[in-house]
Amino acid sequence: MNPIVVIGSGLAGFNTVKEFRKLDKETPVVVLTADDGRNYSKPMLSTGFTKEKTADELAMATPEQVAEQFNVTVRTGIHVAGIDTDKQRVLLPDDHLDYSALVLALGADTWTPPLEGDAVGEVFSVNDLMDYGRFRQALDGKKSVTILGGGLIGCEFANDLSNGGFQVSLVEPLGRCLPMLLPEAASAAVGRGLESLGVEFHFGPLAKAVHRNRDGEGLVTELSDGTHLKSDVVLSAIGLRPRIDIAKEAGLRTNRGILTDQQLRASADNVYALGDCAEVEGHVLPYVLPLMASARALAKTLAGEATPVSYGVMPVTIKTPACPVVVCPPPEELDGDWEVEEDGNSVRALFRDRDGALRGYALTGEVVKEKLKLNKELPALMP
Ligand SMILES: Cc1cc2nc3c(=O)[nH]c(=O)nc-3n(C[C@H](O)[C@H](O)[C@H](O)COP(=O)(O)OP(=O)(O)OC[C@H]3O[C@@H](n4cnc5c(N)ncnc54)[C@H](O)[C@@H]3O)c2cc1C
Repeated sequence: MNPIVVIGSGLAGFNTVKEFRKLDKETPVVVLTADDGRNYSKPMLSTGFTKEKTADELAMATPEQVAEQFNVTVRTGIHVAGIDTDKQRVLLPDDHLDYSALVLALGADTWTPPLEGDAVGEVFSVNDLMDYGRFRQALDGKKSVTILGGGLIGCEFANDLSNGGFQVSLVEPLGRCLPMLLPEAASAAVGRGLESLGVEFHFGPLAKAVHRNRDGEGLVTELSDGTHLKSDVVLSAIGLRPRIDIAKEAGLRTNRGILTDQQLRASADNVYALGDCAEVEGHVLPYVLPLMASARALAKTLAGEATPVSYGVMPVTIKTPACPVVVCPPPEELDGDWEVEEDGNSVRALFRDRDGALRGYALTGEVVKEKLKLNKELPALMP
């Protein structure tokens, strides 16, 4: 029998394997991964200094340990070149592998807008444990970091690097922290929290170029308003895009992500997708809670009991202890308004639709503890 092939050893891939093995101990499973296959929790990458963990300390298991624990084969350092969905075959650089079922758990790529300058190649992005190891090494003995992007990843790193003793400058063209996730009052509270740690914001301008510092050590980031920011290291945290290329080339239907139905079925027989690469019934949710729900449902389907995934309420906790945040974004394009109450850095923002029903919230500071109560009032995202 051909194995179940899982492409990707992130939380989506490994959790699918873990859940599947609870139901089926025998069916052969092969995990293929472009990275080194160590099992780690990606959200921990932006708390490394606060928790005082190096890349090696964040790794929970080697690929050999995962293979033994779950009775699977893990092949590391293999970049899958393509998929032939007619032959049910994965194309490897010098070989191929036939599958009975294929799970695409490909994650998302970091995206940085085109930058000029002779030091562009030295800009870091941190999207996996190996990136994190290189980033930590580059920070050794250094004092200052410029972060491009003030979304979840940028703000979390700003807090963490400040906790690690670095002077942080953060550039965010949209003019505030977490602009795509929070209403303005909540963004301002996060901004004040991070400022209290010494984070220096450059709200409004775009980063144009990164140069080597001609007058000394380190790098200079040039902004569109003419500012030149000196720092030892530059981290780009601008955006993530679902990895859809190999699915698209294989003729699978894609949009923002790899399109699936509620059973996580892509548009070819026996091919499934979950995690950051997937668009499940129109939802692109690059967070841990949705992928865990998906992994449990998919495991049942792979074990023979076709099971749709349900998304309940999916709050996202942002790891900025300088100003704690939890947000449950309202559905995109839903008509409604934010009702905001604030007291210092504690902001309670409730998003109500035109009928007055609660459809999302953002809480910062002391009131984050109200999340459980609010979760009960919210409708499930995808019942
Ligand atoms: C710094 C940071 C902090 C975060 N914090 C939070 C948080 O607090 N809460 C939260 O809910 N979410 C958080 N997230 C998001 C969350 O971590 C992701 O949603 C989740 O880890 C995605 O897992 P994944 O398995 O889908 O993708 P990934 O972990 O990216 O795994 C993708 C896998 O696919 C493999 N791959 C890709 N292409 C190929 C190919 N062609 N051939 C072979 N292998 C391939 C890669 O090697 C990798 O193993 C954070 C993300 C980051 C970067």
